Amino acid sequence: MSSASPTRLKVGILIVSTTASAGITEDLTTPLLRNTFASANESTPASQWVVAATQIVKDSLEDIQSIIKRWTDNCDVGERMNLVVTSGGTGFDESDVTPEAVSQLLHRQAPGLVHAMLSASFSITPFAVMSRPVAGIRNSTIILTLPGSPKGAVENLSAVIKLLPHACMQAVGLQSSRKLHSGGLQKLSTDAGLTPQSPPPAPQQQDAHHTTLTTEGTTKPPGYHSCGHHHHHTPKPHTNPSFSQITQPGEPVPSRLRSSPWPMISVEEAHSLISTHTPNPPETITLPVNPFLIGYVLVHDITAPVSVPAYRASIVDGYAVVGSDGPGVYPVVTVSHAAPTPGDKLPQLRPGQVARVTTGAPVPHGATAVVMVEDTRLIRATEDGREELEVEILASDMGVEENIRQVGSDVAMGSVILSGGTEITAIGGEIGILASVGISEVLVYRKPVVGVLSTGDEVVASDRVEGLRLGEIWDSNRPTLAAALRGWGFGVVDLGIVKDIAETLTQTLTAALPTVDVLITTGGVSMGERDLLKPTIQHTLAGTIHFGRVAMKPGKPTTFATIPPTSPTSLPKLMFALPGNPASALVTAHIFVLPALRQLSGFMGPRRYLPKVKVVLEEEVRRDPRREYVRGVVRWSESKVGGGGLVARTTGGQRSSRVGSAVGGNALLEIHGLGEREPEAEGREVVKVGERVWALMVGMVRGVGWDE
Ligand SMILES: Nc1nc2c(c(=O)[nH]1)N[C@H]1C(S)=C(S)[C@@H](COP(=O)(O)OP(=O)(O)OC[C@H]3O[C@@H](n4cnc5c(N)ncnc54)[C@H](O)[C@@H]3O)O[C@H]1N2
Ligand code: MOO
Ligand SMILES: [Mg+2]
Repeated sequence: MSSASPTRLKVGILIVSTTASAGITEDLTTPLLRNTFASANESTPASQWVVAATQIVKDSLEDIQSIIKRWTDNCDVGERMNLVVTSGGTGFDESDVTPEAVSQLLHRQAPGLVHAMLSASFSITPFAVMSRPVAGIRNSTIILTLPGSPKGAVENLSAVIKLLPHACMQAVGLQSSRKLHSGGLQKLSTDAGLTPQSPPPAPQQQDAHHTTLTTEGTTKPPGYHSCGHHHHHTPKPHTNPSFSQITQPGEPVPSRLRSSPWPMISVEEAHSLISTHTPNPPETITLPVNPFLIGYVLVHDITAPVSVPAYRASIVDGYAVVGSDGPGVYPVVTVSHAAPTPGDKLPQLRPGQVARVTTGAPVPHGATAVVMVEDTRLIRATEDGREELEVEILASDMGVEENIRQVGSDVAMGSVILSGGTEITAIGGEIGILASVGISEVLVYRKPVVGVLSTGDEVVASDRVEGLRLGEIWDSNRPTLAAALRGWGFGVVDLGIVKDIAETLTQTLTAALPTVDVLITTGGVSMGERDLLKPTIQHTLAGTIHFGRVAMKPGKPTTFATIPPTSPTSLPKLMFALPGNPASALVTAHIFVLPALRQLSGFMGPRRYLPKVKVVLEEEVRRDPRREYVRGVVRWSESKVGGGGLVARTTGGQRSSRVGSAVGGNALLEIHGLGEREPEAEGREVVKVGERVWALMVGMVRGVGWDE
């Protein structure tokens, strides 16, 4: 990279002072701040501050905001400031409104800068607590509020000025934090916002159409800005110049982004964005009670329309008796089978008589107990030997209603047998109870239909007759995901494979979206010049990307977006653009897609997620900086490690290209990353044998003897 020309960083200085703006007092702060920037330039030759604009305004929220917007929202990225510092209006006086004015404009907060400024000035004067600084980023500009006193302003700025060049570069997407921490400034000659030696051509800037950055819960790349054109409600392809300039297909590769513009969020934040942007179950349908009902969720409580049993039924095969008769020989006067009773009339039993009954048969009127056949003896039969005439009851002390199921004792008529929100499982219990009360159809939430699309010029369907050429690979993601979806009980639309050509991708996605509720793609979401998914979602499909990077391994570039509805009556479509690496695609499908699909199907709360259990590691695992979902095998162990309980080992090599890491696994072992600041992970590079970790179960636990 060339080191000939330094990076120029443009600064706007905004003095907030009603008296200075009216010319009543002199502004002494601007010259001091200029000096501070000038002396900083001496120690950082690679980056040079240029005070490009100065202004004095009165303590007015509107005035402050209008200047800052002018300096941060310019459509021409080259015209924007990299840094805006304000001075004044940060105190406790009623007229002090600078923090409020600035806060409202920030797209992202930078509390670290605030902390640094406050602690620096607090070490000089306790009055530092009387300042209310704020700091953050609007579009790609960093904004700091300095105190009004010239001395305080300089002290505050000096506390952070060394870090600001890096921060400014990151804010325009030109320097990763990794590079920053490993030290060393990067010199850039072409850029997306740093003043320009020769800015790259920015096609489509003229007619660029932007959404404002007010959508809550939406993370936008730092390069995003609003230019005052407001987004109309009809979705229309829009471009985001500072981003598209670099990532639009056809753009010269040298002007590519060299650090991802997508904030790296945590798995938990990703889950929360997914749940926020996933609509509630869109529709309900009435379905028959049969095995195809498995996996559906009931909309309402179901009450029993009848009692089970509907009549007093015998629990055993034997003889219905009048309990007060006691042991002795009795005539067998009638028979009751578990069968429809002719004329729907129960026989009547009198004292001194018994009736032969079978298990489940209606018990005659007058009987108060049933004696098991084992507790009787035959005394006399008919001459042909085909019928009993008399039996001896041997049992004494028959309890009242012994061996008789009372009406409604299994299911009471009118009681709730299944509550709304219950999943019909493959265990059979739910189907069974519905059937037991004669319910043959129920209202459930419709399940989403999911489309699966592989992307990539190299990707070839495995049924192609012709073998692979150099650079080609068989498509494993599409069959893998289709299998997982089928296993979870969702209908899959196979959308095939699409090449890394922007127009083809757009056409395929546009045609596919109306046919599905959720669209899953794999590949094309990282930093490669043919990684087209993110720009296509944003620019062409007018979608909103809610996140584009997650601090996890595998699955870092996982992308989640919603595509606006095409008609007023339809819902937004969910789109998961999963990474192309096979293990990444499969793991992120389990971690992110499954909960969304379950939410759409009516599952609530934690039941949307994979079940989580604690297991004892049988194998040492090395910690990554990112949270890792290690494919593993969880099984019951009698005594080996941990003294009996669930233990886990890995499936072997965990590289995200290795599709085999999912073979034979039944769990994702959640290993906290070194960067997560979890107390148990902090500074501990290895998770040792015998330590307990969470396992997210994706399959059945291996039972005793399975592995022997
Ligand atoms: N400069 C950087 N490069 C990469 C980064 C990064 O942060 N900076 N992230 C890496 C990570 S992590 C992942 S994961 C991958 C994600 O890549 P993409 O989602 O862009 O996917 P592709 O580039 O299209 O493919 C990646 C890999 O997967 C293979 N692949 C793609 N589709 C399929 C399929 N249907 N079946 C089987 N295998 C597939 C493809 O051939 C590639 O080998 O990016 C890293 N790069
Ligand atoms: O996130 Mo990637 O999936 O580590 O390989
Ligand atoms: Mg890629």
